[in-house]
Amino acid sequence: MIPAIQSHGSKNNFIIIDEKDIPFQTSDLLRESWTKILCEDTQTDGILFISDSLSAQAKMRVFNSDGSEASMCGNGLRCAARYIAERDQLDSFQVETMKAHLRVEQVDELYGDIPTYSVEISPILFNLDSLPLRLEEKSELVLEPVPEWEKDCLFTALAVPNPHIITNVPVDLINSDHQEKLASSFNHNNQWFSDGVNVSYVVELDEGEFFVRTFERGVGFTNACGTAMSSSSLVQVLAGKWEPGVPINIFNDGGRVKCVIHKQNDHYDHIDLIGNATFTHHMKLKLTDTGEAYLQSITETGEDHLYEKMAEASRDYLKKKAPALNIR
Ligand SMILES: N[C@H](CCC[C@H](N)C(=O)O)C(=O)O
Repeated sequence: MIPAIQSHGSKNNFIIIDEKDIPFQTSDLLRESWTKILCEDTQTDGILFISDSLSAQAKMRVFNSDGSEASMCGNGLRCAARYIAERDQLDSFQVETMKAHLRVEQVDELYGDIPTYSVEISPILFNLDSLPLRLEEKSELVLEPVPEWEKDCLFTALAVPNPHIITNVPVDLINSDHQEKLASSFNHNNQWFSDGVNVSYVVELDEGEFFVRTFERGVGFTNACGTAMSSSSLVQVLAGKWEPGVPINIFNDGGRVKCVIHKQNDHYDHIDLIGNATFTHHMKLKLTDTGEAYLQSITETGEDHLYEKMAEASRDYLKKKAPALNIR
């Protein structure tokens, strides 16, 4: 029997598995097949595998529901941070991820008694090779048109370090099937993205308030994508719509978060992603004799009711600010 936790950051759902509970040396093949089976069973966006690290408090690896591994996951890192904080009785520490050691800490609640964590999103890379994106002779794409994608939009490409394409759009475009068609084309055989990409459409609600919807590589539409909301916040600063150092309110289909863009000298250094880390269920996984894992039992923690109040309040606010926006 292996214990696991069903968790979410802004309703971006992840199963947390601590590899010290796995009674054998696991492999990437197994992580991939566990992810596909368990995410299908529980309609979850991915699995966070927690393991020991020689250079940080712990290590987090994130696998999308299609079994692909990503270099980073912002909403997932908040959930992993809470798990590690409670397991090791710490408030702030570093977590090793595929390409960076990232600072995490528990912070004042964003809403009620909902456990709230701030996680570091970095590095911030604009060179198109870091996604990768092949686009004519360009080495960067910052607030520029790409007519083949959409004639009236300005696009920004960045990696944090997972890959993102961000564009600000009118409500009628985000309500249409345009994003799904464009993002699906970027995540199948195409001339631009050889490793896929996360695609976010942003609607400006008010000064310092934005709505972000993301079609995630390896998953599809999710209620929220932490690295995408962080990247979208940075794009608003690049567009002169907001300032570094000041929290920006990002709403999503699953609730809301705050982001803070940090600029050192002339360089965007990192982004703070601040939001909930909710544990909704305790799970028990059963192992087959071939080492596969399947869900044996799942019991509610009761935490989600409080989060639902915040999500409801966020939806009401969205209806007021953007009445034409179709919330998913
Ligand atoms: N689908 C993403 C990984 C998960 C990121 C997202 N869930 C987040 O919260 O940042 C990718 O393949 O790059």
